[in-house]
Amino acid sequence: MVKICCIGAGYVGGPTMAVIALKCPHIEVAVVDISVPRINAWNSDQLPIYEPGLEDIVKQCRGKNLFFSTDVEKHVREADIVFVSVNTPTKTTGLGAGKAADLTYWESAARMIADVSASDKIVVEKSTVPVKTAEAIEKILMHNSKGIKFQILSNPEFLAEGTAIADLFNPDRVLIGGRETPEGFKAVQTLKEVYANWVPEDQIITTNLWSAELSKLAANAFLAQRISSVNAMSALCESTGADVTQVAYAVGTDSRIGPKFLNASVGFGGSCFQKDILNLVYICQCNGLPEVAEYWKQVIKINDYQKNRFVNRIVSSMFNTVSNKKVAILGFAFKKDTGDTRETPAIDVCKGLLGDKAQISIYDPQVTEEQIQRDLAMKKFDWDHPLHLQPMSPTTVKQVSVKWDAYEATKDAHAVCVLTEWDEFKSLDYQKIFDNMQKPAFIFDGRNVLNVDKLREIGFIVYSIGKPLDAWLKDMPAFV
Ligand SMILES: NC(=O)c1ccc[n+]([C@@H]2O[C@H](COP(=O)([O-])OP(=O)(O)OC[C@H]3O[C@@H](n4cnc5c(N)ncnc54)[C@H](O)[C@@H]3O)[C@@H](O)[C@H]2O)c1
Ligand SMILES: O=c1ccn([C@@H]2O[C@H](COP(=O)(O)OP(=O)(O)O[C@H]3O[C@H](CO)[C@@H](O)[C@H](O)[C@H]3O)[C@@H](O)[C@H]2O)c(=O)[nH]1
Repeated sequence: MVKICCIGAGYVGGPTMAVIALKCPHIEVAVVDISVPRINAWNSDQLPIYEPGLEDIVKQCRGKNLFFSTDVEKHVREADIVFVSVNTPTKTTGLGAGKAADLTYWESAARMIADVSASDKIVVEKSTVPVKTAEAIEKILMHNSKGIKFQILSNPEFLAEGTAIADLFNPDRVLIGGRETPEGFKAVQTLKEVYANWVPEDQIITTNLWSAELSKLAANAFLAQRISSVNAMSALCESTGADVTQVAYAVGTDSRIGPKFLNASVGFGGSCFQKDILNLVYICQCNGLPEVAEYWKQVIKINDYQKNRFVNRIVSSMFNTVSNKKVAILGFAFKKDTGDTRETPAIDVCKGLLGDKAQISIYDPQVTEEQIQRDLAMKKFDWDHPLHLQPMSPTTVKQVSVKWDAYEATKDAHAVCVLTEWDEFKSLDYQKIFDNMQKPAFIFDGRNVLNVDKLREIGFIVYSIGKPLDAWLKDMPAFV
């Protein structure tokens, strides 16, 4: 029986391996991690991550051909194929701080693989890594290998959170990069055969190592660029009376452009886009390409601008101060159908409002109070380290309360901000919410999910990203 081991039982390692186990009953899959609580959770009824459809698959396969364990060395030693899906955070100190990928976890995984292996292995980069990482990994593995042969493959993951299982069942493509040698081709073929159990062969793309590594960074940069492009247009729409939804529709019907990923928003979040673009910018700088680096940096700058613009719009609309005013936040996750808050725009918006001394009341159907408090106290980029290595803050932000009900969160509030597009926010009783709020009652829709006309009929002053402005907002002082 072929044995697969995946190092890193996170948002990628967990779902990806669960789907491989489901689709390949003849393969034994072990997912290992240094985090004991995480592995305990994978072995319990309360999985460590929320992802539609995941629980069913784990229940079907766990204990049969899918195992979760902290015995990292044993499972690596026994495996034929070792996936590495560990954290690749942004460096916070030293050379490349604030941009470059910190490969500490990757390097320690590679050293451990070299130390414990007693047979030849295929080592698969599943984490998103800088282009040319495989070369460094090869050196570490070969240097310590005691004659054991390793083949490195790059097999970046393209799943999006909230739709991870659907994405893994039906990927647009699977990408495998390997060395262009007979051994490299053989390793690529071995991994291809795993995916071919459910992915049509013509959707399995094979390339050289560097193309596969770079394609992952490029794909995320292109996706994020679309959002920054439509968000840049949203600012112009507000100044001119155009409606960003109509503009995006008109633009997206051009078959060369396509309709997806053109929703204007308070900004993109998530663990990947910002990190991967910063990484790309750093690689361009290191390769003597400052113009290319600047080009991609602008995608992040517009994203930061969009989040700031949103906060400024709230404050300027409410008589230029939110000091001691209750502002309700509906949605804290970085997108709907996930409890993940990594780089969520809600963190920046809340911090901006707290900077202006607002009292904040938050409701999100999937995010706990503990998580929200941690996020608001944590330093930039600290979230991307294994849980037990993240600095714990003993303080909680006192001006922040977390509720388990949207009506409770919005009671007596001066303003409501929608920061995640959860479906349930569309069907709330906004008349009831209006009746229980301070007047004038404001709604700031950072996701364009609410029915603006209906809300205005009820009596709200409404701001919706990139939409023609309320007369009230037009008359408020300009902001930068
Ligand atoms: N989250 C996504 O949607 C997504 C999608 C595609 C690619 N990626 C990339 O995949 C990688 C993993 O992302 P994630 O979201 O799954 O991260 P994660 O933080 O959820 O999981 C990483 C896990 O690796 C474990 N780990 C770290 N070092 C280890 C070691 N030496 N030995 C054993 N376990 C170790 C951590 O404890 C953690 O549980 C990153 O490079 C990320 O950029 C993420
Ligand atoms: O039109 C859009 C689409 C998305 N977003 C926002 O963009 C962020 C990222 O969304 P999404 O890409 O759906 O989720 P991720 O899970 O971050 O997935 C991205 O990042 C992963 C990690 O690399 C990749 O594997 C995926 O292909 C890539 O879509 C979220 O805050 C969304 O709300 C918008 O604002 N407007």
